[in-house]
Amino acid sequence: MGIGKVRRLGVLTGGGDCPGLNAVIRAVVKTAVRDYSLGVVGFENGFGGLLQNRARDLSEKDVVGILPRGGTILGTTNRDNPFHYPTIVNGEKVFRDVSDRVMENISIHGIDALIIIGGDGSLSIGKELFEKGLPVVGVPKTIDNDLSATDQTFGFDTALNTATEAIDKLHTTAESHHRVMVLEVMGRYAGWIALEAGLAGGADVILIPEIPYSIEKVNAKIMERFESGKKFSIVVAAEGAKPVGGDMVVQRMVPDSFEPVRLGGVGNLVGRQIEEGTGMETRVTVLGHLQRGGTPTAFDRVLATRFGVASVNLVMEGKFGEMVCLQTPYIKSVPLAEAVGEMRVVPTDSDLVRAARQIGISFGG
Ligand SMILES: Nc1ncnc2c1ncn2[C@@H]1O[C@H](COP(=O)(O)OP(=O)(O)O)[C@@H](O)[C@H]1O
Ligand SMILES: O=P(O)(O)OC[C@H]1O[C@](O)(COP(=O)(O)O)[C@@H](O)[C@@H]1O
Ligand SMILES: [Mg+2]
Repeated sequence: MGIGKVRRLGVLTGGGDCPGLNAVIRAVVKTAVRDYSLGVVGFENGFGGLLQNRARDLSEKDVVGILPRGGTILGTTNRDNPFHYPTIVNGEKVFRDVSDRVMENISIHGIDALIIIGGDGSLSIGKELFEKGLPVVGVPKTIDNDLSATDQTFGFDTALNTATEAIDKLHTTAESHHRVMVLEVMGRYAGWIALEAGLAGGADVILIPEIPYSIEKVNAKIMERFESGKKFSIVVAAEGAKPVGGDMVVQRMVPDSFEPVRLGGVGNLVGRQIEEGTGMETRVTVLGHLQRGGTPTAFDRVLATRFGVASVNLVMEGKFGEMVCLQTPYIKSVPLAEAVGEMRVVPTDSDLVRAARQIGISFGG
């Protein structure tokens, strides 16, 4: 292995899935095969496949028909960090660095470079593998849109459209029943989905992790609407929303995950408090993984395709340790270290937040 001539390319998808992963895989395979006559090997289930040697050759035939399909034909996982891998020693679970196994398996498959399609976690592993000597190129993905080194990640636009459609549907039933409808959407530390779907769907209250809320202010907004004759309200809450001085609501812990906390439940909490505080009948919908599935929007298909093509070009230019990114209108690249360094959260003084406030949307804070 080394930075010599590239003949065979490895590719894997890591972390939570999102619409557009298959579009990247398709673009990688097509570019590699058609433009550069490379062989492509796909590893199954993220780094798990690299450790357990679960791999298959990918030809153009294998990527036929996958452009509009959500998910990833390669499979993915939130576990299996080669630098922090759970093993049982004397009946006890200990975490070990098994990254040498990755290097061995890469060598067994005769792979000259690896394309990692993932979020901050998978790309952090990619950075460490690069520092260990593996020629790596990263492709950013996440519905949360929280990677700072790219203007946008694919998957976000699809999730945003799904959430917007959900708000549109909740609107009609809210209006008919004169109810408050609370929609909980994803977004662990960044409120992009809640904010943009809330704006697109005409929400009255938007709760995001970046702006801690006061339930009194939320209820005051709902009552103000009620008294002005608007007998229903729509509240959109990011799963990571938290009250002033309080914490996010944890739903469950996922063992062996680097970030074991899974959020969820803020919608029900806020829904109860609205019903108690305003006396208005309230219903809660948790959108959950619906917003991670399904066919990618045209925007996501195009961005994913551009990223896939650019990642193979980077490999062929020998620009390893880099991640492709969107710097509108161009596709460029940044070092992986920069790519995973900082999370892109909603600036509280951003134009989006200001616009929302100016049209009367409450953030509860
Ligand atoms: N900051 C980190 N540094 C190193 N590895 C990480 C980090 N965060 C997560 N991981 C590992 O990366 C893998 C994927 O992480 P996850 O957060 O599930 O997906 P994503 O790639 O979308 O961020 C998991 O094996 C996880 O243990
Ligand atoms: O699928 P899981 O394990 O329940 O994870 C849910 C989390 O994954 C996400 O959908 C996406 O996060 P990543 O892009 O970091 O994988 C979050 O919005 C959500 O909090
Ligand atoms: Mg992550």
